[in-house]
Amino acid sequence: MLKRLSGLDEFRARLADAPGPDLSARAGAADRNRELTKPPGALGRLEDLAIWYAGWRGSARPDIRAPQILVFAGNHGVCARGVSAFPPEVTEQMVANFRARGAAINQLAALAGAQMDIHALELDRPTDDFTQGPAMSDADCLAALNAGWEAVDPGADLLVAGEMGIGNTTAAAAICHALLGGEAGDWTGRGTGVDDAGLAIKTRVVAEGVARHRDGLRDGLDVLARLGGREIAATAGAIGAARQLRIPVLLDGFICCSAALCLLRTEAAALDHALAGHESAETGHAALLQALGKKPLLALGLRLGEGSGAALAIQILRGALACHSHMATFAEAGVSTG
Ligand SMILES: Cc1cc2ncn([C@H]3O[C@H](COP(=O)(O)O)[C@@H](O)[C@H]3O)c2cc1C
Ligand SMILES: O=C(O)c1cccnc1
Repeated sequence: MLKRLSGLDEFRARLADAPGPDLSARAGAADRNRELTKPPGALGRLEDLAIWYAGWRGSARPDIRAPQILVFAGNHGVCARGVSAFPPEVTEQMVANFRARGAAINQLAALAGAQMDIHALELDRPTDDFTQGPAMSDADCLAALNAGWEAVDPGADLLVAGEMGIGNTTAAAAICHALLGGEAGDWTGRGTGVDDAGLAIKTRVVAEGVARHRDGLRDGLDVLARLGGREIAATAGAIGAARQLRIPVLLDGFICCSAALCLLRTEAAALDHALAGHESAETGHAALLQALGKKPLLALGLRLGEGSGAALAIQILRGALACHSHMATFAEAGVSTG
């Protein structure tokens, strides 16, 4: 486990001095890729994925044996404004469902053979309504970041960070609007399924929140504290910790990517160890992925969160590595080169 962060500035420093990939492992993987029994480039993007993963793991011929899925849960004061189709109690009820293995992510985690850890973050103490003041104090934001930072298993070889938090598509939309501009409506979607009236309220709430905090936002971490939520901050902490440990990350949907955006807008290279697992159907996710510079591995119309799209994408990455690390070379198989 990584040592607890002492403050948001220490987190900023750790993002700034984070390790890069192992360039010799990456070059070794690129060499191996050229020798495998297939026409050059015939495995398309799978080839790039394998070389990318090899660099981060420091091995020219790696496998994924120990994926970890983290699910962070938090509650949101902004729910009082009527921004979700479901009541806030559902956050805690779904945590119980995760623990009883009844949720979608449990099934996908089991299929991936992934370790799944659930972290409920002070559910009885929702964040404050960000239209009235900061969602979190710096101290609360740091505590949530640390929950994510300490949750990453140093023995994991791939990380997926999922979330559960009724109201969190509103927080994520506010983060995007604050950091990427445009209109509030560009980033505000139906989440769990608000109707047209609910969507209008939600869009107004996002606009109000961003207008209230526009001054005094230095970087992505300020936005995270003022407009985010505990599970979003924990996701940011986990992505940052994975980087320290050279554990590659598959990003999930709109909420997870809003946490990632806060990191990117704090340190430009902060997401080099992360890929986009999928493109969610939630409004704004496609544009958010563009802003992150990430092309999704899957686009299946999911709009669930929990880490579900990224959990599915584990198998794509595994497919890339199965071919890369276990195919025969032309020399081994006695196949003539072109
Ligand atoms: C039963 C249920 C299971 C979920 N699993 C993920 N979410 C997703 O929906 C929530 C965000 O949508 P909004 O901002 O509209 O509240 C988050 O908890 C997210 O993880 C769920 C939502 C529900 C209702
Ligand atoms: O894309 C997501 O993460 C998402 C979308 C809708 C509801 N909850 C999560």
